[in-house]
Amino acid sequence: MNAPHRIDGRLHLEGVALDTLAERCGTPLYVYSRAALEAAYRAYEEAFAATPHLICYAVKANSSLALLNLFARMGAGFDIVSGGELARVLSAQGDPRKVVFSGVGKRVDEMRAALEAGILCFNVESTSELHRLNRVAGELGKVAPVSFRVNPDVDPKTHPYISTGLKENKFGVPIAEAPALYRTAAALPHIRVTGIDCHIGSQLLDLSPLADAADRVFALVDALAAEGIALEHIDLGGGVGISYRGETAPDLAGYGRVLAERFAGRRETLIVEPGRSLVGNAGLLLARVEYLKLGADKNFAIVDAAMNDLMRPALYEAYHEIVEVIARPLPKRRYDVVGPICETGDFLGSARELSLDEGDLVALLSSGAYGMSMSSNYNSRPRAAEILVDKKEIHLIRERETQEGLMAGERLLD
Ligand SMILES: Cc1ncc(COP(=O)(O)O)c(C=O)c1O
Ligand SMILES: N[C@@H](CCCC[NH3+])C(=O)O
Repeated sequence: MNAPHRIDGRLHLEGVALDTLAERCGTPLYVYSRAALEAAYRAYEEAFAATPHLICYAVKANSSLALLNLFARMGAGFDIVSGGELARVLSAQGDPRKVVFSGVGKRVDEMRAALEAGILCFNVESTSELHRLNRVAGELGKVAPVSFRVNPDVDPKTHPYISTGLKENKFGVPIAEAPALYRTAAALPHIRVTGIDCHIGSQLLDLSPLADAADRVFALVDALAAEGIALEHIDLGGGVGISYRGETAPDLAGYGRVLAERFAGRRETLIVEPGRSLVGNAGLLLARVEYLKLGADKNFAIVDAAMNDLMRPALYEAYHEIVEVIARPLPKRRYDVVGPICETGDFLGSARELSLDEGDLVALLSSGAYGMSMSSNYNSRPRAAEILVDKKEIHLIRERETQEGLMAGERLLD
């Protein structure tokens, strides 16, 4: 069983009891299921089996080396957005020839590193970036493979902070301006046009905007082909949502069928860049209750994880289900589950009915995506350790940070 489940009232991930794990490794603690990660990846492979495709895992969702390595072993490519993510992919034995490089602000040193590594392509997001890339590639005596990230102006119907494909968003080039840019690029000596890219947003529960965006992209690809600019791949980005609180997750197989119909008879390879849907439901965050603070208006459960560990609730008012690790016959109370950070926004969940005592453990579910990767050291809090469970085996994939480590690069004045 890949999802967290109870055995005799104790929450388990795969064959590991999470209370025992917390005793052994401390809290806050991120825990991932290998079986769940692999099942999510296989679901993608199966959904798109009818179309020649490459799955480029969006590294930003969870950039832990062990997870990257796991996906690399299964044949994944990677969607990166920085030189740091490229370094991680290479350290995790990812294949640079399967790497696409997205992002609106690529620096010269990042372009160089990616050209030296021999990545599959740069998803270029502006005219200035195109010219910079042409120059940098020229200096290295190389030709940069390029896709333009087009902004199709489609409403993805998700949280405004994670919509990326509307014309007011900073991402990509307006689709109407793309043909001119392709013509410019085709004439540049150190650019080779290879594809097109589009990513309209994240946590999409309705996939019809993805299909709408795809249709706009196909129309552009056909218009370019008519001009003699033939592309090798069509990258439709990521964005497939997951269930956080019982929502129905999109039908990936159905999405695969929709795309298979559109790709039938075409020569381009499909690229997708899923992040959340590969890792989100495969991970949870364990925390321990430090204090219960009961009041006339509100009860607070103050736990040892905080917004620095999982910032999605503070940033987007995102919902993560919170459950007791050991189910005990205590009366339920309504709690705001909060961390120790000195910010009113430091909450992990509000108005949750829980049976808790001080010292108890809670699990914040579906925290595998944009959890650890968005964590920080705010309030001088060392970041959590990470564990991968594989049946009954426990792998420490990242050590808990130490106070010494946090201060290691700092200097006092002479
Ligand atoms: C360019 C790009 N590709 C892929 C993703 C992954 O998105 P998701 O985690 O929603 O699948 C993102 C994040 O939204 C992104 O910005
Ligand atoms: N970080 C966001 C998703 C944005 C993805 C980045 N393009 C989240 O936690 O849901």
